[in-house]
Amino acid sequence: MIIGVPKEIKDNEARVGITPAGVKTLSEAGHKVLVETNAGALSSFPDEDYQNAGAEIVGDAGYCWGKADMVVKVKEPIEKEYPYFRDDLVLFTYLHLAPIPGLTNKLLDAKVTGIAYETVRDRQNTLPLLTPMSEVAGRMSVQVGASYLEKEKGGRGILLGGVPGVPPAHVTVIGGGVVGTNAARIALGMGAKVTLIDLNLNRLREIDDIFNGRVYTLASNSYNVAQATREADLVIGGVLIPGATAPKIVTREMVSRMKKGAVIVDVAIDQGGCVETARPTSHSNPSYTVDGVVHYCVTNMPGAVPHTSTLALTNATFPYVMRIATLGAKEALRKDPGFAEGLNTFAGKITYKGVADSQQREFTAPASVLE
Ligand SMILES: NC(=O)C1=CN([C@@H]2O[C@H](COP(=O)(O)OP(=O)(O)OC[C@H]3O[C@@H](n4cnc5c(N)ncnc54)[C@H](O)[C@@H]3O)[C@@H](O)[C@H]2O)C=CC1
Ligand SMILES: CC(=O)C(=O)O
Repeated sequence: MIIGVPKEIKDNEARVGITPAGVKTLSEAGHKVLVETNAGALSSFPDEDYQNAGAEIVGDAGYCWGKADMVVKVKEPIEKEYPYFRDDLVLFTYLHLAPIPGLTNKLLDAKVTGIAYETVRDRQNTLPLLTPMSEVAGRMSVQVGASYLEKEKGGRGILLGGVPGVPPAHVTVIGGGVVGTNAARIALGMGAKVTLIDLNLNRLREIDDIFNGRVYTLASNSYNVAQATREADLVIGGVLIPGATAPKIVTREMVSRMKKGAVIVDVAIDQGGCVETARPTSHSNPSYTVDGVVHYCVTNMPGAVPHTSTLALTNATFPYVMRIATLGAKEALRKDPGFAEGLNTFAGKITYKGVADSQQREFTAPASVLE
């Protein structure tokens, strides 16, 4: 199989879809890998390392996409990449289609086989290709939030951990999954007072256990969310309904009642955001203010720490890349129902229910198209 690894062109996205280690394994198995010039440079993988691992370095993104049977990326394609779509292309990457109908239409029109990292399931029913980046973004959310709480960045000028004689900041984490747990861990480590809200009571029990009762847990309902956001200096949004548009847990009215200079980091923004006033931002223009509350809503937070993130992401994605290369996409998906959950678009049909429901469109079960 010919595998294309283009350079990411989303704003300040410095990760890359395959490392030189992956190229070596693919090449040794007889596959050809085309890597666009400088695709890995910002993740500390120069072209030379790819070349030594067996890749062909190509200067033209169109050539990289056009010659490849499968393109392996990190982020969802942006408009400049839409002309590369075609019906015999397998695209393996984050897609986040639910809040992006424009991209969905383009993939459907071109009949691309679109396999989304974020909806692949493993045997434990977790999301193995989302987890590593949620770990990164969850940890980052607290350091970013702490920085925006500084006066110069528009925040209320509060030090997360406080000092002897002065209380720490109050961090409210909404969603106790991978993002939320990692955020809580870092916030606690920095000395903040942490409240975590989730709908799943069993998850709250686990959180209580993991943190030995040092995190205050709250069941998710609008009363509790209103109170916890009002008290918070920093709110971190990490809610997910896999593949679907995120529910708006924090309403505009709740934001208007928050402290002036408080900060919201809506990590769930890649799925549309769980805060009503959140809109997608980029690393070059990451924040804005609504009702005196600073909002940070970058859709590709891990792109800011590409060395760590590329390694963490590809550790998880590469075994799936290898399976597609070995078996072909259809057979690889057919053999593993959890992997088949990653199939979001196929032959002009939406094959992930969360995407179809979010866009109120027809859903086609992956099993029926993979026969
Ligand atoms: N902006 C960025 O750069 C990045 C964004 N993300 C996003 O962060 C979000 C969270 O991801 P994970 O933590 O991996 O998901 P997860 O599935 O591990 O956790 C989500 C949690 O939300 C909870 N939840 C669902 N509905 C809720 C409600 N109404 N109220 C409170 N909690 C509720 C679930 O019970 C679950 O514990 C996703 O949208 C993911 O794509 C992840 C990595 C990077
Ligand atoms: C998950 C995601 O959106 C990211 O890593 O950029």
